Amino acid sequence: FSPLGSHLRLAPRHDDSSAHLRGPCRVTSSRSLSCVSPSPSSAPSVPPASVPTAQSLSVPQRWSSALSLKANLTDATADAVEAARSQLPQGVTPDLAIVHACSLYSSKFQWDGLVPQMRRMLPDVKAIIGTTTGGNIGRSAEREEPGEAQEAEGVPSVSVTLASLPDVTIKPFQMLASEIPDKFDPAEDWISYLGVPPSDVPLFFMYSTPRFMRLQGLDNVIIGLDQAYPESKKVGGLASTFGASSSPAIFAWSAMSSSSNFNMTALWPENVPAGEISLDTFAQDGLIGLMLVGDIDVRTRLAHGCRPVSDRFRITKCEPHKIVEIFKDEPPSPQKMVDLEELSETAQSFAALQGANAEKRMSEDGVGAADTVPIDPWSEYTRLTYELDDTDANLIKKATMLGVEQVPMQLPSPSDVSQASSAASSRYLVEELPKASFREGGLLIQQPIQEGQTMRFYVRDMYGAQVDLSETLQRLAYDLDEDATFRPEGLFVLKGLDRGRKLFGKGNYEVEKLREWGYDGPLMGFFGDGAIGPMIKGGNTYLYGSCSLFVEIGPKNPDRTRASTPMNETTRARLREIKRQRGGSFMVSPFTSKVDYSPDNPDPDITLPRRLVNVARPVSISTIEFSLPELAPLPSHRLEEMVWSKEMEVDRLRDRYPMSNLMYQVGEYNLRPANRPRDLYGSLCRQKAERGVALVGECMKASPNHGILKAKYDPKAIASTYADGGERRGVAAVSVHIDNKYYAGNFDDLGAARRGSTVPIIASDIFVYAWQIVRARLAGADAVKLVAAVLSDRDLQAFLKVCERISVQAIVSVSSREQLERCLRLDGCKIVAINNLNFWDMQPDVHRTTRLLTDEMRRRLKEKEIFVLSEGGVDTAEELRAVVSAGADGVILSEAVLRDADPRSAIERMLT
Ligand SMILES: O=C(O)c1ccccc1NCC(=O)[C@H](O)[C@H](O)COP(=O)(O)O
Repeated sequence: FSPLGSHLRLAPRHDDSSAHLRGPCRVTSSRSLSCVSPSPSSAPSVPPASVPTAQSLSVPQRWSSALSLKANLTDATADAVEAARSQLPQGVTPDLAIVHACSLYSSKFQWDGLVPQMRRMLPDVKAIIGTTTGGNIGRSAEREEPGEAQEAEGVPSVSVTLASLPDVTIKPFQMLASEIPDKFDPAEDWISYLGVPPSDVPLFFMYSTPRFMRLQGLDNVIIGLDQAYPESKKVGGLASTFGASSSPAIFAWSAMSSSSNFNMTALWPENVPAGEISLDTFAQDGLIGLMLVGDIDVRTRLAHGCRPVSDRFRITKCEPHKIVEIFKDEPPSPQKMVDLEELSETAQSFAALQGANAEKRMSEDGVGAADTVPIDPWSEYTRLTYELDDTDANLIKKATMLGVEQVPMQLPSPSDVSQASSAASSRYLVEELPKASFREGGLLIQQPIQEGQTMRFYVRDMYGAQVDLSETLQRLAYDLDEDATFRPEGLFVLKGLDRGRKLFGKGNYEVEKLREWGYDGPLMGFFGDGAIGPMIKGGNTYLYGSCSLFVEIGPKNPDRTRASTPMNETTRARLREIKRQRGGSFMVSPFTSKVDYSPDNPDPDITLPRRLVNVARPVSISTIEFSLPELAPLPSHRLEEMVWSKEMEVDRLRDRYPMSNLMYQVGEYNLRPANRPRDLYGSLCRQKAERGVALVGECMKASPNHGILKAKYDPKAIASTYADGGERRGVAAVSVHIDNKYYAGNFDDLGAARRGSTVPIIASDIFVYAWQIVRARLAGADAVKLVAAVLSDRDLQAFLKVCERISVQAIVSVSSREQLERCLRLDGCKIVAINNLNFWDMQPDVHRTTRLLTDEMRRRLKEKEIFVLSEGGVDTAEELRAVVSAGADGVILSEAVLRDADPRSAIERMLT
């Protein structure tokens, strides 16, 4: 039995029985509005939303929501309604009810009774709107106080949201794909169809069925409404189900008076009592929505799920569902956009235009011939799997995603062509390719294509999604805390079915992150087949697949009395502290570092991708995706900046000194007695045994925080001063910074330092290629310091093997608990350095060492005989004592010692 399996039946409205006799009508479908369709000039034909007065502004807008996991639909609905109602103050009656019911409930009887039950329990409510879902998001159904936020996945659940909306008029509507205006019809047709003038700036809140989308209805609505109501925001979601045993459906009911033009149409009129117009059972087709006019607004933001990993390719030869030949394409430059616009006046179609433009570019700019040699998609895919770093290569093998830009087929009119030339309006339909898609003679895909369209490959990964989520929620927290112009009273989370456990590997990930970022207000949402909303503020509306759309909702008027405080005070205080520490802002730029930062986690696990990022900001999706303008990537923090610069530097050098030559030379080098490797581990252990703590001196001409430290830089003299007095009084090793850009060093400094002392010399750099390790050894390094945050497990392990092979020891520098755990898993990691610097601003926090060295961690490190150093900000005797008593075996001395006129006395002072 499928409770949602019944087919949509279209029946005449009981108050306009002629309606069903008319054929599909684009402009004035009487099914969606009243029998009298207003003409554009006559709109508005509805009572305007009341203008808030001082008295009405003292009545807050209120949202309440509750999620029940009770095992049968009727009980769960009752539970959720009662809990949500009890959270509203006495005497406040809700105007609107929103129901999200998981499709896992299987009693048809109970589904049929859902809306009537709601109406009985909420006799004063003016409209009910709802959808079946594959899972729900909300706070557990507690009485009076909202409960714990949770994501109910794979279990039956109902979420009920109630809203009391003073100074807001609710205008429900319902649409069928066959009856609505077309997206290319004049805006007036849409205005006439809906009967609300754009000057009312209605907020559109919509639930669509996937079928309505497949029939192009949603596309029409989204584009049509954007044209007709450019100032209005449009948000919503696509109905879904858990599993495929039932069909997604929407349902609604409205008790607007029959004199109103905005009555909900009846899809099931035989159930509707006379005088009431209602859609009170389920429809698998169509779209239902509310136009909310008056004191109401939303702020939306989007967290994505997958990211492009390949260049763009123009499809040069294809069949309707088969890509035969592609060539590398370039995103249009501003100059080319002008070209496009000029051409558009005479072009017959966008596809022809694109082809012309591509040819034009090839001939005018001489875009590399090699780049424009047509290739087959399989060759490009194979090349990509070799070229991607390990992580992305694995991801693309696991799930190959292909996106095809939709612009050519959807925007055939000349005016749209110029719009299409802006990357912001370009849209990719991304689909997962089954293994058998690559066939002899082409790549089979589901979506129809035509020559001239652009495609690219994507991967879907947890890290990309985590980063995006983290950044999205930072912005949400920032606005909750700072933006006095819009203060929400509730939050909808509309997310793709493939998020949740499937994406993040554990349940409740997103609501937990929301909590960490301090959102404390009413929370509602569901796992849907897609979400509708703008991608950027003021931008076009789109439909998204595997994203989470966060829709904050509240009064437009900032003077309205507040009902809730959506951010708790503890978080607010914590955010203020973070902002203070970061010089007034806690925003990080939205690019590619793999960081799961939250105010609860001062030691975030940063893992950077090795490759230089040369693609656009990742934007998402498994079903439908829209690209952002191609922004030039900016590093998220100092470490990322360093890594990118290092990638470029080393890439050039590697060509000049090939690895094979270096490996040959290192064999010879190691044979010479003068070059015999000095044993860092032994030196550290000996000093720790004799003095209770081992010290490593830092040798650098400049540092990222302090600029030039030594105008006359002599690494030989510095190493000699540090080591003077031997292992007992001096340092156990010297760390030489060889990075040029940030530390003004070079490989030669290693040899100089080695000549100035007998202690082991550590090469400090951002090691991203094994090439650098071999080169450092040839310059005199006995050890290298590898930064765990920039290396994958696989790279780290490989680098340790390279070190072993050429007789170099390694220190692995870590800055989070997760990275310490990684070290414990590595084969051959004998020395770790806890780096106390935070990578955003390189400021030290020596407490990181104490935080990370828990009793348990100390025990496990000792068990594996791993020597622990603490690095960064250990400037005083007290700080030294603190990190040693936390469990550090040694310390890499800070720049303060290096700068001291007498570094030896500085060391003695620290040891007292
Ligand atoms: O060790 C690391 O993980 C690391 C990675 C990237 C940059 C610096 C790192 N460690 C700190 C150091 O190497 C120096 O101690 C530090 O940059 C000294 O500079 P400053 O604090 O500016 O004097």
